[in-house]
Amino acid sequence: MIEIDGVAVELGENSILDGVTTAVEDGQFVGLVGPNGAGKTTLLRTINGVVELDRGEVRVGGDPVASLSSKETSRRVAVVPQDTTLSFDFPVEEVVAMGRHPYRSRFSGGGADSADGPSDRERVVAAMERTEVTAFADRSITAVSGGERQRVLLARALAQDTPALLLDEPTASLDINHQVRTLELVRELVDEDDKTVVAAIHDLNLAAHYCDELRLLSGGRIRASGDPETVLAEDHLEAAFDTRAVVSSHPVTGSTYVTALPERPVEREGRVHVVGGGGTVSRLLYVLSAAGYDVSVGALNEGDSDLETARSLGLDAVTEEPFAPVGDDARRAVESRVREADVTVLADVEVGVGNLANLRAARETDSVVVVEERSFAERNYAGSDAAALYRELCERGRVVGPDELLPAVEEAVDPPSERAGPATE
Ligand SMILES: Nc1ncnc2c1ncn2[C@@H]1O[C@H](COP(=O)(O)OP(=O)(O)OP(=O)(O)O)[C@@H](O)[C@H]1O
Repeated sequence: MIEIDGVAVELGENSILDGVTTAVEDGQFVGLVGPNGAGKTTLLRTINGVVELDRGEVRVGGDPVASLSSKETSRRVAVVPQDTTLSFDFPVEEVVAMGRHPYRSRFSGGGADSADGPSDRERVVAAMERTEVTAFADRSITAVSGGERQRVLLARALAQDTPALLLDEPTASLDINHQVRTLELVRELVDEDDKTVVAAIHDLNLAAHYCDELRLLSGGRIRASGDPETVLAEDHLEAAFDTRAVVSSHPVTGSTYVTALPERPVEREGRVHVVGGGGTVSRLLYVLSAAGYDVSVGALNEGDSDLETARSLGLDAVTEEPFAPVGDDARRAVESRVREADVTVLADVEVGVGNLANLRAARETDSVVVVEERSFAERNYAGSDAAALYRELCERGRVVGPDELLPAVEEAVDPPSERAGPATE
């Protein structure tokens, strides 16, 4: 258990943490989120005792950190720092082996090998394997990439074999594959090895997906605390980050999903028609209408959850009977919406006969943005007319990820070539 009790830290003239009280239960993965300079790193540094407190107390395993020797602290808490630059020229394996330092005796000078547990070397090898750094174990730490170095330092922290891990931006320099693998590994350490983890994480969506709980910091205080859904509420985000965001659940993973909106709160000019259904477009509808576009959607069957969303947002929805294929009336209504729209957005739909009429209607325009959350390869394409149409629309339009929707729509509505600019004559 990590307990932070009324902690205040001042550095120079500045108040960095101002009365922070929170606790992390054993076996929990808690994410610290918040804007730059909020105090996340400083809070992590109070837990391993490297920052002096002006007020309050931090306890790890029941004991005040201030009362523990640095060796005792290092047996309870391992740290993966944010700045992973190392200037010394040691082989990767030796850097990982430094994690065993807290167990070395002053007299033996060697490791802490004992008859009843894995040897130091076995722990180092296992830590390197888990973090996938074995392939460059013999290389100098100065000759690996930033992302690889980050994994080496995670291996060093694992070799330290502590009940608690503090991670400062553990995925900051990692590619998308290693971001996910690293956070999956952290999750595994929590679920299977019963580790307690506190991690500063900038990416709110990764934090929401992997953490049990979050603490939202800003201005040196905790503004919200609890499960991701509670903490990542729009009003909390606006207060902490000073930006508007829409919060929904990710259509594939179901995790809380935050989309930051561009700063300009102006009403956007432009009509957007959205094709989707079955829960694929709720977030898109929300994002587009919050951005100020005039949004229509359909055709959607009565009872479709996307229709509920459209109605709650007051959007123009073309509807069809429950479970019925899109009939002629609805198809014509969709066609006219598509023709009137500046851009048609095609969500990550299942490509089946149910959507055939909607896809046909979407052909009425040249301005199509296709939002893909899954790649083609992940889709179950039958050789149907609908699949062929979907492909055609992808080829004709612009295919974007969910976070690129707004810029793509903005560009389609107001292409740079048509924007008023200085006279060129
Ligand atoms: N030694 C120092 N002296 C004075 N101010 C400092 C010192 N170290 C950090 N700060 C300030 O303390 C504040 C909090 O820093 P901290 O690194 O804890 O924030 P953070 O939330 O981790 O930020 P980021 O997300 O940018 O990593 C910042 O405004 C920073 O400039």
